[in-house]
Amino acid sequence: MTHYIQGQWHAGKGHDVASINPANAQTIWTGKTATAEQVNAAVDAARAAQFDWFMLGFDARLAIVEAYRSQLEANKAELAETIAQETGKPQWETATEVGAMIGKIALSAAAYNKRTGTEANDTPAGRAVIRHKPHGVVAVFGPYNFPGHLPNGHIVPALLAGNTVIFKPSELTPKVAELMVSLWDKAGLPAGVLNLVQGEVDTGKALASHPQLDGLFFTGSSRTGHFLHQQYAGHPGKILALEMGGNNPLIIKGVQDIKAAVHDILQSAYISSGQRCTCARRLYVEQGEQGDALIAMLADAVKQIKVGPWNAQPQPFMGSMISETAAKGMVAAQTNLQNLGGMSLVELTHLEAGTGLVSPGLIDVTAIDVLPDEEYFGPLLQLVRYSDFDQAIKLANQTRYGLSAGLLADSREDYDYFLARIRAGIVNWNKQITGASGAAPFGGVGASGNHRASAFYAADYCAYPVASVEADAVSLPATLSPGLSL
Ligand SMILES: NC(=O)c1ccc[n+]([C@@H]2O[C@H](COP(=O)([O-])OP(=O)(O)OC[C@H]3O[C@@H](n4cnc5c(N)ncnc54)[C@H](O)[C@@H]3O)[C@@H](O)[C@H]2O)c1
Ligand SMILES: O=CCC[C@H](NC(=O)CCC(=O)O)C(=O)O
Repeated sequence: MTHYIQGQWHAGKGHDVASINPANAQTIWTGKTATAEQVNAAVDAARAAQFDWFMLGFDARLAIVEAYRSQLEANKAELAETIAQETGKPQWETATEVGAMIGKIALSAAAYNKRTGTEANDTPAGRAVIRHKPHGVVAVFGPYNFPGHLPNGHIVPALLAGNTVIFKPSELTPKVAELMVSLWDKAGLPAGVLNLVQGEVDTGKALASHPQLDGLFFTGSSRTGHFLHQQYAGHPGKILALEMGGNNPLIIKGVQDIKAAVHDILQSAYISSGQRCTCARRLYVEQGEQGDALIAMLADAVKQIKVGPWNAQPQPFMGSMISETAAKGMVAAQTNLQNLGGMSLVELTHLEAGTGLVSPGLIDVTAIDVLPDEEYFGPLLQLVRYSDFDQAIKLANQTRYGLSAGLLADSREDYDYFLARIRAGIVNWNKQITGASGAAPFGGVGASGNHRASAFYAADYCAYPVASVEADAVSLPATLSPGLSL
């Protein structure tokens, strides 16, 4: 089992790949990548299956998608454990990931009808009908940080809309992808409707550049997303949805309950070991005693965050990062900020060689004139002290990204002021900035996306509108246009 093409499992014909448990460096999955020939076969299978899948109709497609939901329910413990093992995220958290996958089915069905349903109105010109049709054959690219939930958030709405799919998961999470697709297989999905090709960048490139694709739905880094955007330039007929990273700000202003504020900061910056696109990367705290008190409590709380393997008991808040390479990357990011003038209040450290286990870090970067506008994808929060609210908002907006942003402040007026000026697709008030709702659109501006919001609005990029004017029979109009006689 590795690749799933035309309803059959195939071994890869490319090179060897392995998946490593980042908490203990043990190999948990091995396989061979899909070659370009196998990618072609997957696209051919999706093309051959597409029209029949569409013609089944929404209700029949929904019935199969609901059978997949039953499979998710029946196998949720195994799926949560596999995600934990492969990503390093603690089990309490991967259980919520599987919960989000299950919840996605009803949300996507509702979104299909609400965002892309059918509407008919009688007009003097005839019956005006709006319908939606699938694009055809689409590729779904997934990231490693939510290897189940995020590809699922493209696949489910794409299939409901009548598309067929070729799924290329992150090379770091092949085992989760295999399990997820096996649940679709058990749900009775017709052959060719969903295909899985595994591999690294080569496989990704072979799929993304395939001329037979009608669209590509991508969740991943801004770097890869920009590369795909360039690749799709000159192809206006193909739909490209890009969900990318962020360099997300969180501003604190005039909060009485600093303990509650500290809690929201921890949940914003350190959940999933900082490996969420919505995580707070930059924290803006007012100069002065109240700010000092909040920072002292925050530093203390950061030091107390429990870090450990995904299956440790009692459960840690932070598991391992995805890999030792990622852990070393975060240490390097911190060193870079220190060299630029940042002062660590809590030092991020690589806890165990060979693993992705790191302790969380908090660094005061107020002294750095121009902060690197990078998404440091891990548990390192950059603190900036500000003197007035306008300055804080201006600094918060100094990023090419625009995914999430938040304000913790007791004043509604402050929030209205912030909301009007901040540039981001997710803007929260007195709530953590992670954990976005699947019942709302999810996407960012700037380098965070290409204006194709996902989650509840994923339905929009899964179908195109068809406008018709219809009558049961041809009929002559009461009056003919000047110059016509019949
Ligand atoms: N906005 C969102 O919804 C969202 C959600 C989760 C993660 N992310 C972002 O994802 C990133 C972490 O995920 P990642 O490291 O897995 O992302 P990534 O860009 O490295 O990989 C994403 C996918 O693209 C494939 N890929 C990589 N290079 C490719 C190429 N040249 N051509 C075709 N395919 C290619 C990968 O194999 C993988 O399947 C972070 O930046 C995070 O912010 C964004
Ligand atoms: O890592 C990026 C996604 C993080 C996650 N967002 C969602 O789950 C969006 C909602 C959805 O797709 O259903 C978060 O905000 O924590």
